[in-house]
Amino acid sequence: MTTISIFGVGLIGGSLALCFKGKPDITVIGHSNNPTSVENMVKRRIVDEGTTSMQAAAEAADIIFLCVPVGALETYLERLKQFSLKKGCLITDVGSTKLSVVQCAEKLRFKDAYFIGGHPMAGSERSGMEAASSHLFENAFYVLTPGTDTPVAEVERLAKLLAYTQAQIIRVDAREHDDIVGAISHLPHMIAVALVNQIRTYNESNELYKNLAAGGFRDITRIASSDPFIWRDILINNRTVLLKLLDDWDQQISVFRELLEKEDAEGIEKQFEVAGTFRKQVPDRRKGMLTPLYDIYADIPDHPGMIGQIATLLGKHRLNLSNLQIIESRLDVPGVLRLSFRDQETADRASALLSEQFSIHV
Ligand SMILES: NC(=O)c1ccc[n+]([C@@H]2O[C@H](COP(=O)([O-])OP(=O)(O)OC[C@H]3O[C@@H](n4cnc5c(N)ncnc54)[C@H](O)[C@@H]3O)[C@@H](O)[C@H]2O)c1
Ligand SMILES: O=C(O)C(=O)C[C@]1(C(=O)O)C=C[C@@H](O)C=C1
Repeated sequence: MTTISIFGVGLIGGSLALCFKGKPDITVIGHSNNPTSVENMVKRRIVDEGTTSMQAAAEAADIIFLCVPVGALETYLERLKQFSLKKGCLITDVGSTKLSVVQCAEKLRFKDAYFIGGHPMAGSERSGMEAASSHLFENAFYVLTPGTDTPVAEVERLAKLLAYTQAQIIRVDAREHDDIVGAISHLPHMIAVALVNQIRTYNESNELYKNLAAGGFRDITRIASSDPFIWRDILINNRTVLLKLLDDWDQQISVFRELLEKEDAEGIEKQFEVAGTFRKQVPDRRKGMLTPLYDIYADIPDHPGMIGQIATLLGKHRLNLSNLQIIESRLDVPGVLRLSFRDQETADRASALLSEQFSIHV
C-alpha cells in the first residue's frame, strides 16, 4: 500500500488527490490546518482521509506532495525535517518556481528521504478544492527538477506515480525552469493584470470600456483573475528573472511605439506575421483529450439553427466531430466556430463540405 499525503488541498493539491484516489493500493491523506477544510475534502471525496495534524500526515506518508503557495514551501520543508519520516519517503512540491525550493531542500539534507522539485504546467485562474479536477493535468507537461545526486530510481518512482495524471513528464534544470516559466507564465500574468488595471482606470469615467470589452480583451486577460496570494508569492520569488524580462518587454513595446510614430504599416504587418507564425507552433494542450485534435475554424452567420445544421451535415457524411466551440458570437457579427476532428483527413473533408454547402469561409 502506498500512502500519499497532500499538504494544501486546493486547486493543484485537490486535482492530484483526485488523480490518485481510488487507484490500486493507494491511500490519499489530505492535510489542512483548518478543520472545516479537512471536513470538506473528505465530504467531497477528494481524499480518503483528512487531518489537521501535519506530523500524522507526514509520518504516515510514502510520498508527500507540498501543494501550498510558493512562499510557504520552505517553512513546510523545515517542518518536515523535524518529523520521523518513513525511510525512503519521497517529497515533492508543485510550486510555480523551482530554484529556491530545490536549494532549500538541498540545504536541509533530508536523511533517508528524497526531495524532487515538481511543477505541473497546467492550472486555472480559479483556486481552492472546489475547482479541483482529475482531468487538469491531461496532456500538460509536468516538470521534474531532480538534483544531480537524486537517485534515478526515485525519479522513476515519482514519474510512475504521476502517470495517473496523464501528463507528460519532463526533466528540467531548476534555474532554467525559472527563466523559461518566468517568460511564458509569470510575465503574461503581470501583463494581463497591468492591462486590466489600465482599462479599469479608464472605465472609472466611462463604463462603455467595460461594456464594449469583447473576445480580444477576455482572451488576453483571463489570467488576471488568478489568486492574488498565490501570484504575489510567485512573482516575488522569481523577481530577479522577472525584472530582466520586464526590460525586454519594455523593448518590445517600444518597437510598437516607434512603428506607430513612423506610421510604418509594413513594420506593423511584419510584427503580426512573425507573431502569428510562432503562435501557430505553440501546441494546443487542451485537457481531456488524449490524442491531438485537428481544428478548423468556420465563420458562421449568427442565426438560430446554424450549429445544428452544421452538425447534421457532418453526421450525414460520417465525419466524426470530436469537439465544437463557439469562439465569439454577437448579433449581426459572424461567429467563429472551432470544429475539432481526430485526424487531418476528416478535418479537410469537413472543411471542403462546409465551404461547398453553406458557402462558409473555413
Ligand atoms: N494555480 C495554478 O494555475 C498553478 C499551476 C501549477 C502550480 N501551481 C502552484 O501550486 C501551488 C498551489 O496553488 P493552487 O493554485 O492550488 O492554490 P490554492 O489556493 O487553490 O491552494 C493552496 C492550498 O494551500 C493551503 N495553504 C497551506 N498553507 C498555506 C499558507 N501558508 N498560505 C496560504 N495557503 C496555504 C490553502 O489552504 C489551500 O488549500 C502553488 O505553489 C502554485 O504556485 C499553481
Ligand atoms: O491556465 C492558467 O490559468 C494558468 O495560469 C496556468 C499556469 C500558466 O501560466 O500557464 C499558471 C501557473 C502555473 O504555475 C502553471 C500554469
